[in-house]
Amino acid sequence: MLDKIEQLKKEIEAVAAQSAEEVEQLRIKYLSKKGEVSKLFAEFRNVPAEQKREVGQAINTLRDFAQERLEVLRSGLQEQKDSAAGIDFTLPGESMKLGTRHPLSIVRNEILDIFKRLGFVVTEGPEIEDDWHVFSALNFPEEHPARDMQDTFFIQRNPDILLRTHTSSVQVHDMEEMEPPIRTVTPGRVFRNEAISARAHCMFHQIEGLYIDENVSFADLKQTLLYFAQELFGEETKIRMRPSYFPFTEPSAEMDVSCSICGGEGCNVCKHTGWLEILGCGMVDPNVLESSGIDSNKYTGFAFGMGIERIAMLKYGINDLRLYFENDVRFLNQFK
Ligand SMILES: Cc1ccc(OCc2nc(C(=O)N[C@H]3CCS(=O)(=O)C3)cs2)cc1
Repeated sequence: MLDKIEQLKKEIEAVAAQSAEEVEQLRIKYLSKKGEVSKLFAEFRNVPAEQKREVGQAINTLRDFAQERLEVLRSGLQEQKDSAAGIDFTLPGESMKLGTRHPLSIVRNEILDIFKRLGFVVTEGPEIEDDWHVFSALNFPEEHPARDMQDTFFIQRNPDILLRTHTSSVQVHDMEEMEPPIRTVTPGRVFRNEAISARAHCMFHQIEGLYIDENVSFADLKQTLLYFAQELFGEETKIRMRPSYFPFTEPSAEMDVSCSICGGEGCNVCKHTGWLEILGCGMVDPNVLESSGIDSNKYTGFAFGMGIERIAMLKYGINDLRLYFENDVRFLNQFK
């Protein structure tokens, strides 16, 4: 019987097939219920006991060999079919196209990480707000021009519901809900109805920060912002504060950093001043603290605000705001 098994193995080794039908014929001949292998199993009962182990293993091996051989014939036919269809399997695979994070997201995350390292908590809030959180609680007088339709998108009037013009509104919620010490940084979209301005873009991105505690001083503000500027633009970066005015801070200042392009020598980016304005800041006006129920005799605080588009422009030399929202992959792909 072992000779018959060996002979069948040689026969199967030599079989070929030019079509799926021929493979099926071979399967029926060797592996079906009436096939050659089944016949061997039928004869197996006549094999002498002392040979049963060897013969049984030989039949199982022959069956596995026949199955593998038929599988090789099938896949060979598939490859012929594919190559006939022009598929070349030797080509390298399609590389996975990886996306890239938007430059505004990269800069936002970098700025938030710096303040998180200082113990600030990230807070967010609604883009549709009431005029209390956007204006009144922030010490804007009733007749302030920012409240006009020229600067603000109103959804309804009386009561005024509007699109927030800064993320300070979220920090008013934070002051209403949190007990000092308060250390929050708040990223988000803000909306300005500035059809008349050269910017002519109605939405941009901001990050604002707020620190309220006992004995917070302007020196704390300067030190915090110096650390932030050097972390973001490099350790050689210098800062300077210029007096300014905002309804919600007193004193107020605008902060410049030494130009990271020319190191302060003067170039066309910094308009040959050596300085670049990056944010506004100041000590929180006591009226603002009191409006949100914080005792201004016990607590003081500082705050700052910056536009992310501007910071990203300084970091990456992006000189056209439209690039941020046109989603041109030739632009976005550069931020791998
Ligand atoms: C409760 C509270 C109190 C005070 C606050 O002051 C946030 C501040 N923002 C600025 C500022 O100059 N912001 C602008 C920079 C460029 S921008 O994106 O157009 C907005 C100065 S102080 C915030 C919250």
